Amino acid sequence: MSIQDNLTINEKKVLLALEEIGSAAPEKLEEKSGLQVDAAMQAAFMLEEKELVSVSEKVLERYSLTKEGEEYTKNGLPERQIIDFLKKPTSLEELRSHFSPQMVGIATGWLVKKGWAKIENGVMVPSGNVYAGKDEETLAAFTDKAKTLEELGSDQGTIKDLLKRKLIIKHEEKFRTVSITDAGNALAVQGLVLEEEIAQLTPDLLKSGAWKEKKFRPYRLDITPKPLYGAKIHPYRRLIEQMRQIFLEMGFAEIKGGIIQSSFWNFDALFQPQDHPARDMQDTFHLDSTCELPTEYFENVAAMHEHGGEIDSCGWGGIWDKELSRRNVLRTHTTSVTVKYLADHPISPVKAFCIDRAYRRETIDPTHTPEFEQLEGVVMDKDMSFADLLGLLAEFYHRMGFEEVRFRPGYFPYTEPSVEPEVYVDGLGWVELGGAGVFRREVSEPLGIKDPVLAWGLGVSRLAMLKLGLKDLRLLYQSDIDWLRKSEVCRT
Ligand SMILES: N[C@@H](Cc1ccccc1)C(=O)O
Repeated sequence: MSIQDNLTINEKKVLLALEEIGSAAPEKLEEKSGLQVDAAMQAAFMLEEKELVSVSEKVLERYSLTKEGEEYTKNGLPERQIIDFLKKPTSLEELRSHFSPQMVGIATGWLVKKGWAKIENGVMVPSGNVYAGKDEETLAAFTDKAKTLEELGSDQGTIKDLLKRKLIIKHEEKFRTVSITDAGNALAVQGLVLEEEIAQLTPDLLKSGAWKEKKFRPYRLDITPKPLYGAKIHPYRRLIEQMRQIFLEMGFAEIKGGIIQSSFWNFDALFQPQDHPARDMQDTFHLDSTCELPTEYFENVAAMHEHGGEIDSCGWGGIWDKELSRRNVLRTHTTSVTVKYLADHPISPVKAFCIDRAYRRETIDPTHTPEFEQLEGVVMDKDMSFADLLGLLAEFYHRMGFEEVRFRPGYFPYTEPSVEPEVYVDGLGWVELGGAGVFRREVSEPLGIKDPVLAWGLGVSRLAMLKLGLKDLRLLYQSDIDWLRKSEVCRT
């Protein structure tokens, strides 16, 4: 295909106009090409891509007076008005009563800076050395029209001061010049055929048969079009939705709870001893606020911690501190939500899950963020067993696409037995994905729960990392536009 074939009729018109005059401003191009200025410039940019013309841009800076600037141009700058008045040393107080305190305030700094006067013990003393400043000359050079620095006969420093004093404002105007290149010229002198071309076939053209007489703009198959990125759901959201869907399909109810929890629900109700390291400042975001303890449970919980309550347990010993339990924290796990839900719904059966954010004082690195999501769940029913728990979790991971699942013994103060589920990922091996277990009697008894409770808290972001093939967890939270654009739209 020749270069000529590849030009639209507008591009040809612009090229022919420029062949004559070499280069032109947009208005001139409009006049010479017979096109509207927008169409002419659009064609010019397309010609620029083909290197047949070049478009240069110059920014012209002009200045005009502000209201305040106009006033001072007429009456003199505050420092000029005051120095003209100042025949002898005069107290600032007197000056303030003669002029406004505000004006004396503005003028003083400049009088001193310009060396026109000194302040001594609250008295302004004229130096006798007063000159017409460049700023005053510049202000005097203004008329109604905005002017350039050259037109004002000014300099950068003075303009900067006047801008800072808000006496003038800057206007920027862009000027474009379109110039024909050698290649453009060479093409134009060969002569260009101005023939109307059709870029789109319309039903009318088809029906009337007029298409037979028309010339069609050929397609360019050698140019890669710019990629188009459609809108889509954030990949992390999509995975969270998938996990939610799996639990809903398995007959679970979704529950929600507060981000702020009392230490009571976050730790004590879960039989975490009050000196447990997880409760340290380094691990938990403690808040200044406190809350009231639930009267129906806290005494039972206290007794359980101190001596094992009414069951065959010896508790943690020591004195359980009520005040410590009242302190609010940002929930360190969503187990605080499920345990409270169970306390409110102690009658079997219960199948509930919560997929939400938890907070821990972590140093941010590729595998840790202080905010992260957990997938928490509980099943309470008669005769529920540890085997049911393992089966249920394996089923969840299978549905998420992990074929191999195994459970390693784990430890949590609130479950016995406890496990850590792991999935097998090619290239990574076994990856740990959270914790699970059967609630201890020390947890269920004080809350009035009689039946066994299976519980788990799974790492959602870790799972998302595996599913999305990420090495850095932070990508999930950063909204990196490049990554978002390239991430797949559908399930992986
Ligand atoms: N809360 C635990 C997970 C867990 C939940 C429920 C039972 C056992 C373990 C964690 O955040 O790691």
